[in-house]
Amino acid sequence: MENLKLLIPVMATSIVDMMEKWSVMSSSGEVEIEVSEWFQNLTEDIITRTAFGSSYEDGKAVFRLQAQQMAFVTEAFQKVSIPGYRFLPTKRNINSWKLDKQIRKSLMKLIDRRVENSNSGENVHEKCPKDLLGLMIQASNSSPSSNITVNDIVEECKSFFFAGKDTTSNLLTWTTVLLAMHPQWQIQARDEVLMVCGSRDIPSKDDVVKLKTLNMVLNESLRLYPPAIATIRRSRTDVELGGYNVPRGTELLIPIIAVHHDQSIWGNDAKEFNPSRFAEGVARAAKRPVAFIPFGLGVRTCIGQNLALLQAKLALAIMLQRFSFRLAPTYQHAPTVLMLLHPQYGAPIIFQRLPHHDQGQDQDQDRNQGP
Ligand code: HEM
Repeated sequence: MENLKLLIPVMATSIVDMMEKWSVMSSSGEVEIEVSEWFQNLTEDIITRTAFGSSYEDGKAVFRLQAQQMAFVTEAFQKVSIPGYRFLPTKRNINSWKLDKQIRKSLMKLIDRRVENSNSGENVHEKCPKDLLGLMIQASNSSPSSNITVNDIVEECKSFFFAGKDTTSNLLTWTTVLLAMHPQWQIQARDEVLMVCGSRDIPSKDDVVKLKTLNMVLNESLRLYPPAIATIRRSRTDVELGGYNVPRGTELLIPIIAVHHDQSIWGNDAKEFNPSRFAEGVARAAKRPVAFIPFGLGVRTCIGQNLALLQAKLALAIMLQRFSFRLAPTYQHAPTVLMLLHPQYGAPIIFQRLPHHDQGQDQDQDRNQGP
């Protein structure tokens, strides 16, 4: 977590860049923005910086290829699945195989270059946030018996992008939609941000932990609209579970979204947005302590959850400092599953610049320009 917090300035650069663009777009007062697309670009940028750090430009090129690969997967997901079809040399499959080869080759090249640099002692700065690639190269070099191969590193880089980009952007999208639908919570969250870090400062690592309302809002958003709606386990032995005999090798689907909406666990208001239920912490929010599982559970729980939450808190806090927002009249509430839970018709939101932020900017400009 400490290493993650060193990434705050890295993340803030991408977030502030996006906010500056929104400010220009809303120069006449307000602007309608389809946030889900913007958040996808934002999380892609942040995950690239986090994974590749000093190799950002090369990493970005690889992740662009992977985004194309993900588009193929999503397209295939929408079609009826015919067993064995993915092995046939169709045009789409050939393109997808070519892309996979290209991704692997570029990643191998990038890793080789970084290994050479680390061996020659380049890019070693005290207190510098370590990127995922650097950490994995370090781990693979740490002892002669280490069995992490370059192939493992390539696969980890790919799954980092696949697992971390759209999940986090969906969390940001749903939370923005919920805050737009519930202005009283938006005001409460903004008041807290302004009290903790003022109207202009980027929240520090100490500030982030003080944003209790935002934390409750994010939890409630993850409860109602968990980006990953289910996860799977396979039983390793015959087992009795809740009175049922489950034979070895059975695949069990854990329906995260159904557990999160279950009235017998969350009470009669299970379908409503009520962040206060998290006021006493996650374990006390429901009748059962493990009812809240947006990041899965047990040993295979999501490894990126702290990164995702830090990123989401930072982005929302900076957004609340600068804008108030409401749903656009064209918004249609239609959560739908396309691998992840996302808004079927997008999320158009109207953003209005806050005067206190503009005043701060004017004062800064006055100071910069001199008398
Ligand atoms: C809001 C954001 C996110 C959500 C809702 C989410 C959700 C999940 C869920 C439900 C699982 C399955 C856990 C299980 O079966 O118990 C998972 C696994 C995983 N997630 Fe995330 N995730 C998010 C962000 C991220 C990020 C940012 C990264 C990486 C940068 C990441 C990397 C992974 C990986 C590598 C796994 C597989 C872990 C394993 O199998 O050991 N996730 N995530």
